[in-house]
Amino acid sequence: MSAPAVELRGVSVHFGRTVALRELDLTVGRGEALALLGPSGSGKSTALKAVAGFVRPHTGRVLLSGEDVTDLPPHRRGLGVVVQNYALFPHMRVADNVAFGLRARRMPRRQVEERVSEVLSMVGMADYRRRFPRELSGGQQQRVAIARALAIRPPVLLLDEPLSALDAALREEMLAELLRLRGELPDTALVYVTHDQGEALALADRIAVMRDARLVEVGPTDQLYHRPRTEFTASFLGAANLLPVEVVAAPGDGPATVRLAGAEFRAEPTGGPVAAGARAALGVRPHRVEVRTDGGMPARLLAVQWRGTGFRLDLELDGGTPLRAEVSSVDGLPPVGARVGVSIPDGCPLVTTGAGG
Ligand SMILES: Nc1ncnc2c1ncn2[C@@H]1O[C@H](COP(=O)(O)OP(=O)(O)OP(=O)(O)O)[C@@H](O)[C@H]1O
Repeated sequence: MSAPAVELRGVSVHFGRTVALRELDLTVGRGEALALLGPSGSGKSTALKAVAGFVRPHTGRVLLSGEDVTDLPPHRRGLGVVVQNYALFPHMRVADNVAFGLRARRMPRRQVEERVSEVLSMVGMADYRRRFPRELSGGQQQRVAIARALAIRPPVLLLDEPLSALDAALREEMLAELLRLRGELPDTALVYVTHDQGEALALADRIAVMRDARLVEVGPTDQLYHRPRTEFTASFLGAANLLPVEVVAAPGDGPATVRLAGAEFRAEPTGGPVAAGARAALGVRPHRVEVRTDGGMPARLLAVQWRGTGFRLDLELDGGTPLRAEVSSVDGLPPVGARVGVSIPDGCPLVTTGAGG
């Protein structure tokens, strides 16, 4: 088996007294797209910078295709890097921006021309070669930045919040472009830093969830979404309700039975084994909560918000547990303040409580 494209082994990064990254172990396979997802300040950019060589790890090693590059400067690592504010050279035309890394590598002129045309076409910017960055929109500048990063045909492309400076419509468009680009570059590994779960879900094969300078959880995208192990992942990825439940029966491998507000459900212990009698958190996505006029668990409807594609309902179960639901229609539901019935499906993940990890 070939070595992973990227490997971080116990990488810690300190800035003075701030620990920005704590003993991160992470691998990215060849051609794989990994999203680093987490709230602001969780250490995502620092992890990416450690791969790029922009920060030096306090401890640990960084390997690219099996080679230890911890002591190499960024330009010797052969990576493509795109950051949120484009960072194009303002005094250079588009074609020269894209050619920069190729010329630095002393590639023959004719080949540089061909490569520049190839990558500019790839990002739909072939007609803009003669423009200066200031003559381009934000989205166009970001396309050029991606073309520049791809020009050297890097085995790994590092993207740090590449869409965050763009407006919502353009973000959607660029996300679709990035997906298409992935199809054209099946061998290029992608490390994608974002705090936007939608981008991570759309682009990544695997997601690494970060919090407070630590890796909370890493796994295939659909697994992290459907079977999160920790409360933090469940709430950050998909905004799950975290309902305090009591474990009634836990037969080992299979589903557990849990109790909440007098009702019992089957739940999947994704966070590890649970014992009967223990308290745990059930992760329930708002769109899986059913709300009706009667039957189910008794609750009170506290608020209704229209969200365009549907409605968000704030509820409170008897006993005081808050619960959020998303429904497509409120036809037939009583007014705010009234009592309703709530159903929660079997099979929701039973996650570990606490800081997560
Ligand atoms: N150059 C620096 N000097 C001092 N502290 C830094 C520096 N860069 C980052 N930090 C600190 O390290 C921690 C992690 O920062 P990092 O930029 O990796 O977070 P992030 O998850 O990428 O956040 P964001 O989404 O806001 O960019 C933060 O507490 C930040 O303040």
